[in-house]
Amino acid sequence: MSSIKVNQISKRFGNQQAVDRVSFEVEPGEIFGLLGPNGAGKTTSIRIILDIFKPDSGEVEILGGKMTDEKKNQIGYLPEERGLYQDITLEVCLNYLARLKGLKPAEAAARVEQMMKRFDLYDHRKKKVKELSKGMQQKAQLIITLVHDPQLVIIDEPFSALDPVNTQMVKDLLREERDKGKTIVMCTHQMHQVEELCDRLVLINHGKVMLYGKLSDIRRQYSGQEVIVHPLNELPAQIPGVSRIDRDNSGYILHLADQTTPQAILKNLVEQGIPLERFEVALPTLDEIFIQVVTSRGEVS
Ligand SMILES: Nc1ncnc2c1ncn2[C@@H]1O[C@H](COP(=O)(O)OP(=O)(O)OP(=O)(O)O)[C@@H](O)[C@H]1O
Repeated sequence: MSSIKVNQISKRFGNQQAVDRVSFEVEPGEIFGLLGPNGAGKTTSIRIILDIFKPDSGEVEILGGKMTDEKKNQIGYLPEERGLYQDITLEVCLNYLARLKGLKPAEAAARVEQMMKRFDLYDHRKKKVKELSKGMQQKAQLIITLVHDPQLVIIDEPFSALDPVNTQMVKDLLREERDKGKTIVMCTHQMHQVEELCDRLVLINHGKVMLYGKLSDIRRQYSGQEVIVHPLNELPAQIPGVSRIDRDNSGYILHLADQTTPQAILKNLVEQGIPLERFEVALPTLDEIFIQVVTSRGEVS
């Protein structure tokens, strides 16, 4: 059973087609990236998934069927626009919000204490929320998202305002949740975090699905335009089929001209008798793929 099954959903606001026949599935036990440039339709898609908006057409199944009140309690959502009560202490605020999520008072208190310790906020529990730093407030929001031990977590920019130590702590936590079989959908513009964390992803642009699948397959699909070469000696200044040669730390990156394959370049270098220590097809970064996809149009079915 998929955790989320989105089938051909569309949503229009006036003249704006915010979401256009989007389909994807998210499985239990995976961290799934929901990506796209500003205004692509990610938040609208999430709101449809969470039954905040009705789609104009298409269907969503969540945790095996239609959304219910009971299912809402199995979901943790960290939205883009966040709100915590500012004039009460962190401890009171977290306990209050934990109880709103259905935890009994003693259960809420124990869980909040445990999570404040995990998030390194325990020493700040008597501070008013408005006296907390941006990163601390972000961690408090993450506590609220996870406090009721949800089966499905949907988080928008989980690392915003976090320093590298806290970013690492949150990444470890997300991996732990994934390994326990939880489903995590992550919206972020930080592609290196997606590369590190996500098993699969969907990339939306102008409301349409542009890429969908396993990260490793997507990177392989976009490879082939660059090769990394470490020769024993210098490379010739010109190589047929190579449009540009850049120096890398200990070798070269060859940018291939259109219609040229890495195999053709390798054959040419070998025929020229150039001894090589390393020859490798470079996998593009997700950043490079993202820019390529959103600056040229194309759509997967
Ligand atoms: N309530 C609304 N009323 C009118 N238009 C809306 C509404 N919500 C979203 N839109 C429009 O729909 C499009 C998609 O917006 P959406 O918020 O889903 O994008 P996003 O991918 O989440 O962007 P970002 O990365 O900037 O948060 C945008 O053009 C936006 O202006």
